[in-house]
Amino acid sequence: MQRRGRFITLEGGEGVGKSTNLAWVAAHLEARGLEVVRTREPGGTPRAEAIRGLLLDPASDEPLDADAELLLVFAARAQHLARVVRPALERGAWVVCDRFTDATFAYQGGGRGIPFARIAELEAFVQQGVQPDLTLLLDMPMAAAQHRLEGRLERSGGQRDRFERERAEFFEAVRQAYLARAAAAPERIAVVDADRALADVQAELGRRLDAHLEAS
Ligand SMILES: Nc1ncnc2c1ncn2[C@@H]1O[C@H](COP(=O)(O)OP(=O)(O)OP(=O)(O)O)[C@@H](O)[C@H]1O
Ligand SMILES: Cc1cn([C@H]2C[C@H](O)[C@@H](COP(=O)(O)O)O2)c(=O)[nH]c1=O
Repeated sequence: MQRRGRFITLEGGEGVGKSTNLAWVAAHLEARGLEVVRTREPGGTPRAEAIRGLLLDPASDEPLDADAELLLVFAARAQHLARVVRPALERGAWVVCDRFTDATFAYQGGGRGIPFARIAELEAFVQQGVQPDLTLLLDMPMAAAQHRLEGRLERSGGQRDRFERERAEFFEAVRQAYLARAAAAPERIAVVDADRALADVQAELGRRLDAHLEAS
């Protein structure tokens, strides 16, 4: 019987380098002969990307209720799991995903204050046991990550999305919630110091991935 694929997620606050490193992680695995599916949340399918648009739209004429935000996140996730993640894992591919449910516990739980138990109920309902095999949590002080984000926005001429407009206390709560999850699940979540030169961050990511491959 073909061995099920692996589910790798990248997590962390805004601007820590997830997108930059996702491509590197995927290439590292492909170089070892693995089929890799690169994806992201919220999003990853056309309908889930449409939900992403609703979540990130900064329009302030109608504030988004925190419970509605939580349900939109899980609606996008249900679609993404059904259309992309489960089929890929079932055919033995490795899925590399920019954010997953740890982000929900960090943003909607830590940031918005929604009880973790309520998030866990939706997690069980929507995921039906699908969980990341390895999570690479890119961690760095919020102020330094904000500085990187500003640099990226200046270069791209882009605007801050609805989450990026949150207050400093929100981002600090998100970071602490991520770190608490990592402390509670050290066998799955590897905390990687992202406040270093890119080459150093990627050297550590490579070591973490190779250790996971050897253990697989
Ligand atoms: N180790 C690093 N050192 C310096 N700059 C970096 C490093 N990693 C990423 N960057 C830069 O920081 C900015 C943010 O990186 P990136 O967009 O990958 O972060 P992100 O975590 O995906 O952000 P977001 O949460 O907004 O999606 C980019 O301009 C990127 O080039
Ligand atoms: C999966 C997930 C994401 N979010 C938030 C976190 C980010 O601000 C945006 C996604 O944009 P990025 O380009 O990946 O930074 O969505 C969330 O609040 N809850 C979630 O579960």
